Amino acid sequence: MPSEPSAPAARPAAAGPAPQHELWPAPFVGPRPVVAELTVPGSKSLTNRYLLLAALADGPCRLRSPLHSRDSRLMIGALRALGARVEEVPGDGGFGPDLVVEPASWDATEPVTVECGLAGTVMRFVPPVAALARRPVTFDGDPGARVRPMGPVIDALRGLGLRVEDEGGGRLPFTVHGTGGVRGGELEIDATGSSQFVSALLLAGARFDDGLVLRHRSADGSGRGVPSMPHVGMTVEVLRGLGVSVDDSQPDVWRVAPGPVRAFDVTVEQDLSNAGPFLAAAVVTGGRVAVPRWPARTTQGGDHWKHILPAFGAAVDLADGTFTVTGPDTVTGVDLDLGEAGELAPTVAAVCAVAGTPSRLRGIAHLRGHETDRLAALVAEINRLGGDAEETADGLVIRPAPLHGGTFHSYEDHRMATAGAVIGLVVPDVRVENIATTAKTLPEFPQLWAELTGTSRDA
Ligand SMILES: O=C(O)C1=C[C@@H](OP(=O)(O)O)[C@@H](O)[C@H](O)C1
Ligand SMILES: C=C(OP(=O)(O)O)C(=O)O
Repeated sequence: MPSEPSAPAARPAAAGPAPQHELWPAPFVGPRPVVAELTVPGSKSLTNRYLLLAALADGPCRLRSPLHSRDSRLMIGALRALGARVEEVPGDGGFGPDLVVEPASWDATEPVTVECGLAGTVMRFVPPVAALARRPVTFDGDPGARVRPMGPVIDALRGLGLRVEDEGGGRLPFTVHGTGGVRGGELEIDATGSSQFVSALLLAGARFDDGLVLRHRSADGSGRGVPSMPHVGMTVEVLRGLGVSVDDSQPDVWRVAPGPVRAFDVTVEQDLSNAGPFLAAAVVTGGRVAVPRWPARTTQGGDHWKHILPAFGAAVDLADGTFTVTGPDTVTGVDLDLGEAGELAPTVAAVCAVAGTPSRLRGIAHLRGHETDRLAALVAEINRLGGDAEETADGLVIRPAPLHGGTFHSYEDHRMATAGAVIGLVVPDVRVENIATTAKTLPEFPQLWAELTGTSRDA
């Protein structure tokens, strides 16, 4: 497995475009419809949950067809730092080897540092697990990670009785001083900023002596809920599948019973969120894209494509396990609340930018704390190409405007880069800055996109 490359400089969108990297000429297909069939690598969210739980399990575990990307490598690095063994073994998935994990031994006492890169799943999910260790564990990451919200995790660890040295003032870097066990019990957090705060605590909760009763309450009294709730549902379902008892019958309250995490052998579903840009290619070009092995039932937020893409006028069909999207003659704008599936918003916004009527995207204020401030970044980059996009308090308004070529900055954000690629299909001479940033969750993106657009010979 390649070693983790040195962290690139990342800046929030508010600070202006990211520094110049290589410019990738986005394949332009113009009026030619894209027609393709493809699958994509494993789900980031499932891979990193299963990796983390394997380190807590009561025996060796195997992940079949896992994701291999920067975020999964960072998770593996974190778990190795905590004492787990993670090995690659040959598998029959098309996108790399399987992973075998020997659970961590928690006895070592020397201090370690966990490199989080820009991975929310690493910086949020690993600290409550580090609390079970007997050593100081320091967490740090890319410059762009140091501005992502972390406060609810740090406060929760303190609420659980841990000493946390908070060098970053409520963000990265910080150091968790584990003493070999966590009592657990009742906790209240404000998870309006990210569902990952809830998932982080639930994932470790069964290993706390008394388990965990976790409550969400918005600190400003607004009653705002947890965004991206399907990701909490995924956490609950994965835990239950491994024998952990989780009661989520009361809204905004989760009760995790103490107990073992059963060792497992799982096949990871493909990443339905990362299928998004390919499906969007069918929509914006009036083509047809089919994705075989689409799960009949899934907890992935990317399953929302079934409801989102028809809003643009596309036809969707799930038959015999293949999800097929057929684009419309004319793309219409949408009015959508994406609060349940915020990570799909950059791709959705890219389609809105080339739609024939105005769009409004709502429920996604928390995107300001993603890899970059995605609302600011999308507005800046769509408008740089001649578009008419505007931020609202909780989303975006995007009106039709004739787009022209130019540079689409990616702000170290994989989903900004793929949004630029979608626009570039139908707008000539779009150059996406730093397409390599797609390696966060989909290193194969440039190759798969070249195959999709029939440009692979030139790629
Ligand atoms: O738990 C997870 O795997 C994720 C939860 C979501 O985070 P937010 O709740 O911060 O949107 C999602 O956007 C992110 O890509 C992955
Ligand atoms: C928000 C995202 O990532 P992270 O897991 O780093 O929060 C994302 O992938 O869209």
